[in-house]
Amino acid sequence: RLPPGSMGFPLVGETLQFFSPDDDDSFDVPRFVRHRLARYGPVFKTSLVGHAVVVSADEELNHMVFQQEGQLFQSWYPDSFVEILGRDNVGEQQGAMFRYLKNMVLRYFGPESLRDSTMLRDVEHAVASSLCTWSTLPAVELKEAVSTMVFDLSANKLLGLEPSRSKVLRKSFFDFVRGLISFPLYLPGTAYYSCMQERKRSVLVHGGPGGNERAGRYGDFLDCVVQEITREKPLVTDKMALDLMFVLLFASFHTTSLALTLAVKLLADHPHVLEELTVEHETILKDRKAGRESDGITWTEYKSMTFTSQVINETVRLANIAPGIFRKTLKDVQFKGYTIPAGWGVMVCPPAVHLNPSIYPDPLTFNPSRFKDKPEINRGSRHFMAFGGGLRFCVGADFSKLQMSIFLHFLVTRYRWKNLGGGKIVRTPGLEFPDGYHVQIRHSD
Ligand code: HEM
Repeated sequence: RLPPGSMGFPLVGETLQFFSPDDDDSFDVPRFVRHRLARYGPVFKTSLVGHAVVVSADEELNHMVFQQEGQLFQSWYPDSFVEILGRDNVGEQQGAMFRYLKNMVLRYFGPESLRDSTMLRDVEHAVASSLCTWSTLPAVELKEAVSTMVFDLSANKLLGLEPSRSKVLRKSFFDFVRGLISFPLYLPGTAYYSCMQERKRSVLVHGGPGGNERAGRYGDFLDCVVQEITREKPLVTDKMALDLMFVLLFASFHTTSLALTLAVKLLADHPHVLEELTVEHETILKDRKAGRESDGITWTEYKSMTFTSQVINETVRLANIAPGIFRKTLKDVQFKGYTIPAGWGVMVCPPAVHLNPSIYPDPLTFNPSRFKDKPEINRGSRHFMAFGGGLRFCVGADFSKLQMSIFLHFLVTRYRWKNLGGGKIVRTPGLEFPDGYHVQIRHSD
């Protein structure tokens, strides 16, 4: 007995309805899912991009999907997506190889590394200089500006590129996000690949013979990658390494910049939240020992930003940047009297959880305090999956939160801003700002 639902037209299934934009400027569950949940209940079948898919808004099924990774379910994204991200990207890796790559990333972007490396300082520098530049301009389109800032920082941390050199790469990534469909056109000889080759070559040339000698030269993630692929018996192939770098660059800038732009807009729309946030950051500055101002934010100060963390959680709950998390079944899965056949896709639907009024009362309201005293959700839970869940929980969550917190710190303590237009959101079903978000930023003194 299959779950209820319609498979739509032959071949295209319900793909067109799934991607048709919801332009009602609301955070609500995408219309496609909302209507079917009302009609069929929390688990229904459909057909997307040529695949039979079961959509889940069911807490227990979601939990099972995250917990049974590699047993009953495995990561699966539609072919078109995989072609773009690379057949050997981390999302396509399973079992031991997946864990190996994940740990490689966490050694660089995980919380210990963020605390012990120069990351805090580098993020601070990027944020302070961007805001300073923007405050001299008559107007800033915030989504584009924040994307540029986050991209340049990521390109620096991943590939050691200076902003002046990441421009070409940035352009092709921005184009990529603008039209996922047209992106394959950029693949042969993309700026990214030539850039990677050039960077790899230069590391090899400067590092001289002997893999380990090269490590640590630039202090970027590519150092770790080069160290891996030049081992005597490398586990990681060149292709895996390229695909990993590509995915990291993509996953790091698009997500964080959307969340940050939305956070700024939500703060502008909710002055009492902005005030509480400002008090938290002003207090940090006040409590700082005299003479320490020039040293910048410390890790302890960062960890004391509890309301900021609630603002970020509430922003990503409403943003639902990942409108669907995809898996496929490895065997027939029995669930509440239904069978999900082996090989079918399963889409966990975070918006249906994050906007469920029995979990989050008054779910469309921006209310960061609802996350007060809930630090456990920082690693994801049944009710909070903005960064995924289980084995594949986002490896960049800590890096992303660090960037957002430091940005908000500088924004609220040094600047004020006013809305000049835009800020409307649309879901396709990913979050977009079709008219941008135009603001004027000025130094607050
Ligand atoms: C607001 C910011 C972010 C959001 C909302 C977000 C969301 C997510 C989600 C929902 C997943 C789970 C995907 C799945 O289970 O299939 C995920 C995985 C992942 N994220 Fe993020 N992410 C963010 C920032 C970042 C950053 C900054 C990086 C890179 C440094 C990153 C890199 C990755 C990678 C590599 C995966 C793993 C894919 C896998 O395990 O197959 N993310 N992210």
